Amino acid sequence: MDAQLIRSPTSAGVTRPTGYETKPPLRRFLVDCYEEFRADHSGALADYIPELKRANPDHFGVALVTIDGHVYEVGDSAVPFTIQSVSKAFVFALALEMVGEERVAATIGVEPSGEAFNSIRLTNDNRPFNPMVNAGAIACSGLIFEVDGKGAFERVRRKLSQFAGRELGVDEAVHASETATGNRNRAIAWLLRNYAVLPDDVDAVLDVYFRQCAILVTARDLAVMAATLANRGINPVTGVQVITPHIVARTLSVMTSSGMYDYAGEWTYRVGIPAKSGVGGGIVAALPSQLGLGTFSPLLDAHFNSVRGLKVCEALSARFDLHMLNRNADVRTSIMADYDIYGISSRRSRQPHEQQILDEHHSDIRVIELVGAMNFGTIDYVSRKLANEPPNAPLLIIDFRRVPDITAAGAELLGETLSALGNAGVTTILSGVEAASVVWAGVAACTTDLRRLRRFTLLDDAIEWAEDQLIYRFGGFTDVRESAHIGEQALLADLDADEMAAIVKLSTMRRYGAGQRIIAAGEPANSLFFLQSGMVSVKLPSGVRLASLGPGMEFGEMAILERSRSADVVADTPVTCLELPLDSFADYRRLHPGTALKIMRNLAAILARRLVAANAKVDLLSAY
Ligand SMILES: NC(=O)CC[C@H](N)C(=O)O
Repeated sequence: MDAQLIRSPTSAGVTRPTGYETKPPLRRFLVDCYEEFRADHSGALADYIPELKRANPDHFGVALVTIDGHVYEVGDSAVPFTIQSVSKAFVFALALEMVGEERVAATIGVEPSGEAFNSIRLTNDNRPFNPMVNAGAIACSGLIFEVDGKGAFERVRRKLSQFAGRELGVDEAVHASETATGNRNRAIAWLLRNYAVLPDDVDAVLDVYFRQCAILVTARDLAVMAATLANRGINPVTGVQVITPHIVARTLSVMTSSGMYDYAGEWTYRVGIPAKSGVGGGIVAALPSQLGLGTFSPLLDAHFNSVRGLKVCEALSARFDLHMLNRNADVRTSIMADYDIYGISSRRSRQPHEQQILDEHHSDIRVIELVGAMNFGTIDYVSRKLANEPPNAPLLIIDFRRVPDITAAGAELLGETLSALGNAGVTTILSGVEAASVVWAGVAACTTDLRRLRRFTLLDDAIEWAEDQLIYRFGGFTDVRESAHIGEQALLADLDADEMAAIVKLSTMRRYGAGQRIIAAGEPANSLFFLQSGMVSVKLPSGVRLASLGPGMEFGEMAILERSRSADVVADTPVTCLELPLDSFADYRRLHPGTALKIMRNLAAILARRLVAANAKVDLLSAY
């Protein structure tokens, strides 16, 4: 929604539904860059491919795509141009995927050549220096050709389209122009053939290469492609996993060392963002876990890099301190909260003797809430906390609901920690993870003894389960109580037998089946209930559980104070309860003010206890 608005702030029919009328500062920065650098007319159009001379030297587009898929676009970001050498990075990734790392390594090196992109020199063992120069890129096309033959180019086109998130086409005129004039690349290819780097069909391989260079993209496409690399191989706009994180790291490595031809060293030193340029005027730059940038301006410097594109990259890196080697991430922010259940309980309301056990042994349940993506450093930090800091609770809950991902190294370290804890008799519960999630799959695969590891989708359910264990261990476990006497109701505490009998007389016995809704939020509140047997849950209309209640507890008692129901109450099991209509209760109160006072005092005490519990939770939430 935001992206659309930014692109067409004045277009009719687009109204901003929410939010301030301000523009994100990054957009303002990109607009400023555009305004400043468009005035720079230095550099020249590539002319060794005749068709490229027809480019409009004034064209200048910038696009930036964030990891969450937001697209910023400025200037001629939708103007198509040929991808040229920018394709090399993505075709290298494809070659790795298709023939594997070993085969690629045997064919192409990864050392910077220090020479121009079209250098004809090979390494001492007669391989191309790296896949970012023409020799290496042609060798990549050769590898793909060996697998796919005639289908090789279509395979390349499809892969690049996935990176861009749309179907890409070819500029036939540029392709024809380079085919007609590309004798230097032909010389390189035949040299590679001489050293058996390429198969027999040299012209067919060259055609794959020429065609891939003539694929049409926009600055926006390049930004999405770069953002896919920055996002561990997942296209942040389409959500498609295009390539593995392992291959992403290899690809970004060669982009860093050789992506800007014989300017690569200077580039990494000054800008520090893995990038690749092409003679069509495009540059992609991918900063892992931050952004993908695509620029287009066909005026090139002496290294054949786009003049204005370089300037945008330099300005962005300098202004926001984006050099990839200047990262910071403090592992200590990964633990959001670390507490035992003192004053914090699950939403299951307990019988008094059960609550007493929980109060006495609150430090036996430790809850650690994690936040952010977990990796080697953060899990190491968590494991040291567990090893060194009490309480050594026999029940440990680690909450993952704010953890989107865990790296293989993180999962391994955590698995080892959990296995060791299991051997020490600790039961660990991971909450906030679905059975099908990557986090659960990773951690479970690395934990040797799964018997001491549990999983819950909700933290509240995990705490309830741990509480049950504790109550059971300390002998307080009473399976769902058969029934409760009306005298146990907290609302009726201190009433004598006659008063109690009078209340019962005003009430009607009700039965509900499991799953049946007893109270619905929003309905008029005109009665209250005394639960005699079974369990009910109080839930917000959103489905969030506020409390689970058992025999001897009341619900709907807020009706005494409020006109309409604020939550649903649903029977979890078959339920019997007494329903006391408010109007008869009101008559009774008028006739028996003394009893009424006791009930109102009890109600105040119930609400006060609830407030104390809520305050403890608010305190926990706001303390971090
Ligand atoms: N640097 C480039 O963009 C070169 C690509 C171009 N197709 C060539 O091989 O000459």
